[in-house]
Amino acid sequence: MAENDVPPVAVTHGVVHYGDRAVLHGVDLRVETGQAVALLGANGSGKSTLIKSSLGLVRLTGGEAALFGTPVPRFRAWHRVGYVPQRLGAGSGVPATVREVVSAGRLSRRVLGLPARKRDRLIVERALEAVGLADRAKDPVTSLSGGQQQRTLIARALAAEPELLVLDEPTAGVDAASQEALAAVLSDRVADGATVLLVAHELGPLEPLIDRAVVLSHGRIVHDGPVPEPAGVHAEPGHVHVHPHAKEEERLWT
Ligand SMILES: Nc1ncnc2c1ncn2[C@@H]1O[C@H](COP(=O)(O)OP(=O)(O)OP(=O)(O)O)[C@@H](O)[C@H]1O
Repeated sequence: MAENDVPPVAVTHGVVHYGDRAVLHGVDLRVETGQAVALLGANGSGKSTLIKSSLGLVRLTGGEAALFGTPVPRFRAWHRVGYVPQRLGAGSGVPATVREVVSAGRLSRRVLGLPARKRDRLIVERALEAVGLADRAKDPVTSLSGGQQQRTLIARALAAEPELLVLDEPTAGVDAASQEALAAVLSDRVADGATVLLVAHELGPLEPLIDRAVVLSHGRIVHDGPVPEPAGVHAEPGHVHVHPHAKEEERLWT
């Protein structure tokens, strides 16, 4: 299908400056339909900046970004995209319950003016269960820990069933059982044809789902291929990609 030739995410020669400081130095990232891509790298290597700039949340100072083939400044089909930031913005003291926040993810899918249908409610319940928050559905989000708030946002994005899911550190501060549940639900979404781009420090239970790893170091891509081993085995047979920054990359995993 021609549609499949259009990459959901394409950043071409992406450059980002914060003030005078360049934090992305001409990065190329193209994510194809149905791929599950992990963006890895040390703190401050530019992972969040790259995904934010791919969505137009951070302005590129060089290069361009397109979503589903449309340059981001002209992109309007936001219902096709689900984005989960690292944390709820500080001071977002909205007294909404967990279920209300997750239900908001269904809004773009609902027929305007009609009450939530049974299917919407079911999808919301499934999303809450997938992140292990079904028993907290009635609680205000503000009463949750940072990790639980993050999981609320993940459930909201899942409930919207977008074609492209972009998640910034979805497993940070999340217990092992919830990481497994998240991996299962993301696998389901990929099996349904969705595309996943996520930032992670450690993949853990997400690893089987990931079919491509992109490693950033100091604002540059230093690896693009299979998931690298956590430490120092880059030269072993089976490690497909060898690059000139192997030492640097090893440090990312310590
Ligand atoms: N709004 C901002 N203003 C100024 N500098 C910023 C801003 N956001 C990020 N930076 C800096 O840009 C660099 C890249 O940050 P970024 O958050 O993209 O890295 P990261 O790889 O996602 O890090 P982490 O793993 O800690 O989330 C860092 O040095 C960071 O301090």
